[in-house]
Amino acid sequence: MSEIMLEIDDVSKIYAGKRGMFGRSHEVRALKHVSLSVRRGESFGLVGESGSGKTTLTRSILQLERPTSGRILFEGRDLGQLSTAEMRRLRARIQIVFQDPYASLNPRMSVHDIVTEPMLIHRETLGLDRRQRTERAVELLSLVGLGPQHLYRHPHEFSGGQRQRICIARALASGPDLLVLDEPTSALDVSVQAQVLNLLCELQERLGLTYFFISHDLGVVRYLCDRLALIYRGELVEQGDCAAIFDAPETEYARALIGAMPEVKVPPAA
Ligand SMILES: Nc1ncnc2c1ncn2[C@@H]1O[C@H](COP(=O)(O)OP(=O)(O)OP(=O)(O)O)[C@@H](O)[C@H]1O
Repeated sequence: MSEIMLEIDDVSKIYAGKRGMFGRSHEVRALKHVSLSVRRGESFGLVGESGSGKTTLTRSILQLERPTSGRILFEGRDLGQLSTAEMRRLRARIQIVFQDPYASLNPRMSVHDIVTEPMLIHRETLGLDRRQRTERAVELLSLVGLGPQHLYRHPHEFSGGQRQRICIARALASGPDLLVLDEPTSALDVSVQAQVLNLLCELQERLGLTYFFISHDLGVVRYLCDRLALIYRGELVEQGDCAAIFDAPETEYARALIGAMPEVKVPPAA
């Protein structure tokens, strides 16, 4: 379990400044020398408040953003050095689930088309024909707790929790090893959050997935993650085993965050 899957190596990101008052421009240092590594098969949590740089780091991992300096390595390969074709192949192995299942599903597409779309995008890697793609979509729906009767329905016919299940099925469609989970439960009701978290735990065990879990909610991270890093204003202030940080936080920031945590509601077993 110690093999490193994803490594963030001294990554900084500076956004060119906007012109503020008096016509002065200022740059935003969104990430400052961030280093962390995610091991194969683990859940790694990244926790920080709004504006701390979580989205910038996520976008950098997905290569939607180029770091100003530093490297991001997947299985030892520097993502910044890959050709477009290599990156396309690798993208099948790194998938993301977004925060808002309402905004991230195209209302005009059926569940079938939503879930098979990544199989089409990555058809050179996956090699599935039309019938196989449909069969795989049914399997994926079953994995996330939906039935074949849902296949030709549209997003508006589903609840928030069901929509997030569809998003998870879509993320699994290209057969990824690493799922980036960007606050996947924060737009859901508390009872539904618990169900989706339990589903994520089950899927990780069944499929041997690695999770990079972004959140501002320490309670959720404590439930799901093996290790965690705390980010504050673009800087990692503490990282390590979840249990150790919760038992004996080393920094003032970690102590304050843990102290401010509402009582953790542990979701019931599925
Ligand atoms: N495209 C951009 N141009 C300029 N500044 C940006 C840009 N994107 C983000 N920032 C700034 O970078 C900093 C980090 O933002 P980021 O969105 O990464 O934080 P976050 O932790 O994801 O916040 P949230 O939880 O609210 O999404 C903030 O100060 C933000 O205003």
